[in-house]
Amino acid sequence: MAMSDVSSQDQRELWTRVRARLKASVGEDVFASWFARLELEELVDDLVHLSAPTRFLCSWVQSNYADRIVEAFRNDVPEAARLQVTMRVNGQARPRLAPVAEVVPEAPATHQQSAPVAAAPATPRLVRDNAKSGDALSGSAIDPRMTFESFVAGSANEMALGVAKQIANAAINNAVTFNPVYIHSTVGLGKSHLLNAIAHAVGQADPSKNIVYLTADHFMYHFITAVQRQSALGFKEWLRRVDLLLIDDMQFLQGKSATEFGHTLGALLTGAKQVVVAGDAPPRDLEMLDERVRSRLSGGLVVPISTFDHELRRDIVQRRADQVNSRFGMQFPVAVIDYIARAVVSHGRDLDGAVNRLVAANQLTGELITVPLAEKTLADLIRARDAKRVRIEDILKIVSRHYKVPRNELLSARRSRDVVRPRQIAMYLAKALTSRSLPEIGRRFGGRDHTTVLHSVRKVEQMIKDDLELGQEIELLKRMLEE
Ligand SMILES: Nc1ncnc2c1ncn2[C@@H]1O[C@H](COP(=O)(O)OP(=O)(O)OP(=O)(O)O)[C@@H](O)[C@H]1O
Repeated sequence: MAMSDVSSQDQRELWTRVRARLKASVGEDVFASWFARLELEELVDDLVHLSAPTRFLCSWVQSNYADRIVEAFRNDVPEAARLQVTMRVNGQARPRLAPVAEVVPEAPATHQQSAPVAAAPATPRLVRDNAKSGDALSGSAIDPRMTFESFVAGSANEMALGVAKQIANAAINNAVTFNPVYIHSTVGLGKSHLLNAIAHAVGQADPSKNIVYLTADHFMYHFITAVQRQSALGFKEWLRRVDLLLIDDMQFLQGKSATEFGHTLGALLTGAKQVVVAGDAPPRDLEMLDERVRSRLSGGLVVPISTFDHELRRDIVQRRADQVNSRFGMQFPVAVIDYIARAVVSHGRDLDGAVNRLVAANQLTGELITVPLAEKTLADLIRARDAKRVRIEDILKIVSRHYKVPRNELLSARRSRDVVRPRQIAMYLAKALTSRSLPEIGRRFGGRDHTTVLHSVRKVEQMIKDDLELGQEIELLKRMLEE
């Protein structure tokens, strides 16, 4: 089959065959962890373009399974040679990225453009770094749209925004104020936005500054390898040159990389270089880091971003609507803006998604943007409001209290029965009540393997079937957590 003439029906069938081949080659568990949420987007020449729902998954699959996936395509598509995995936001994949070194001019806005405005591809650009281009010691791509100007302030984030601006100013003026700074919040509340904004502001003001923005997965898979290939001297030399290090999605760091991060952090702080880290939990809850690193992070400035109130949600939606208006000449009535802010209560990404969907609906059907159109188009985003977000931390707290087992024992390697059972129940609850994947749950439970988590989940499911009383007890725990 030639890549270029694959119809969408053929493409679906091809994807089904490839998935079956992958499942057979990696096994059910690995498949469920890494491949089940991938979608085939398109085939272009020798390139297979897939999408995944999280940045981490994109990077993990790209780094670890590219060869296997390409191989699985080759039976049907002999010319398949390369893989690119991009992130899917609200069911829509980001367009394929241009090679990092290539500077793609921003496409002029036209009325025909049906791609929702805020989901327009970020032109990938490396944060400037004196490292040779293509060198893995340079950073991850920053998103040029995430600037201080495009960040909407409200009571949930004003402290984090204030600190971010101070850091940017201090870095521009070669001063160090708070160091390290740690910004934390649950998903989609603007951590990456602030990190990108700092990088952007410093880079614009002083092009000679060496700024490195790294997502934790980049740190793990590229940076560490590069460090290992360098001599100790080379690495020290590199550290000396960094003025500002920004590390995003800290929660994904694990294993050796977490230790390596500890060394890097220590060395940079000793050299008084500015370090800013973002993660989804306060430093004390980052179990993969050793105590010394955790206390170093806690000892710096720790700033939370809290959940958005109605006013902030409305201001963010209003800002997006203004952008749509100026680019597409499309009016968002005040009632629709207010409706989105009231109905979509989750986070920034969903607010973006809501506006994008309405734009897309309007472009595809020609229907005016009204509250009824919003109700119809955003039904699933609104349903998400009813499901309370349960955190693994809450599960550990409630299980520990209920079974009188200290939290650190739940995370420990102890195998006595009085610890094993509550631990298994906690893992089961984490799978049932959060959207975390098995590997993520394993990491949060003292660095266990995802197969251990799967085993616990199955075991508890069986116990619930066999033991009515236990079933009721677990139901009760679930209700406590969801209240
Ligand atoms: N205060 C804000 N003003 C404008 N846009 C915002 C704001 N907060 C979040 N957003 C937007 O919401 C989306 C998600 O934000 P971002 O990626 O920064 O979240 P995050 O906290 O890093 O999430 P994650 O934990 O998933 O990495 C982005 O498009 C971002 O620009």
